[in-house]
Amino acid sequence: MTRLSVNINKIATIRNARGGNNPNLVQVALDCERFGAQGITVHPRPDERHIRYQDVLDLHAVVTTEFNIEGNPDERFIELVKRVKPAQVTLVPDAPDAITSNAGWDTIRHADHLRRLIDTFKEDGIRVSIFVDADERMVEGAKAVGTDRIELYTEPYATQYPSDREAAVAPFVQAARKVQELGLGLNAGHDLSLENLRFFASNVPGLLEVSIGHALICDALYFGLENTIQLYRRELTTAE
Ligand SMILES: CC(=O)[C@@H](O)[C@H](O)COP(=O)(O)O
Ligand SMILES: NCC(=O)COP(=O)(O)O
Repeated sequence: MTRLSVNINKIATIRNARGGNNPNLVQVALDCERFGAQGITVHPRPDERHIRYQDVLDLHAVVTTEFNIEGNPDERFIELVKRVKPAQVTLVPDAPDAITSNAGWDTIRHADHLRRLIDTFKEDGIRVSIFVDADERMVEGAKAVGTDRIELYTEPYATQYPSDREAAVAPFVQAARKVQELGLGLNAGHDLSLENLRFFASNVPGLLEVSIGHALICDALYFGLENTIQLYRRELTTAE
């Protein structure tokens, strides 16, 4: 079964808009778990525009499902993750000024850098996933640098889904087969939604986890957080 990790970046965006503590990020994380989230994902960025470094420490103290910290592994991020020792770290090659994540790693070009990073997190018993495009060569490169899992960057799938969902999913199926052949674990995320999730999870073999934030929090405005999390879970269970 594919597990649902709820990304709560957008909750922090709303909180930061007024400088106070409404909504309370920690309480929302606990409620997401109570409503059926099987993991909590956060993506602290250097400008702390949504998740703050202190949030990661506060969440770590209370989250009981899988805690997944995503981000660009600069020094501050590495130090934070090694201090918190979450269940999973997902390394993402974001530029500091990027509006959102917009590409996976070039696992061949950055092989030495990735190998060193992965070793340092694994030394602390942290499972490592790296953000990768749906490209078999990049998956092979990911295997070579010693990662436990990869997270497929699904924005291109989400963009093409409305016009041609078969063509949209095809490279992801191919990449997932390569992941299975190489014995890696498979996660996916970015712009997955109630519209496109079930087709993705039905077609992509071996999908262990999806992390979903933007669309899920938007849906929660209409359906409420509890219903929304249940709706996403249902898409995943009916995809089996
Ligand atoms: C790694 C990834 O795919 C991102 O979706 C991310 O975690 C979202 O980041 P923002 O919420 O900052 O857009
Ligand atoms: N890893 C992807 C993630 O956590 C959420 O991405 P999005 O649903 O906010 O696009």
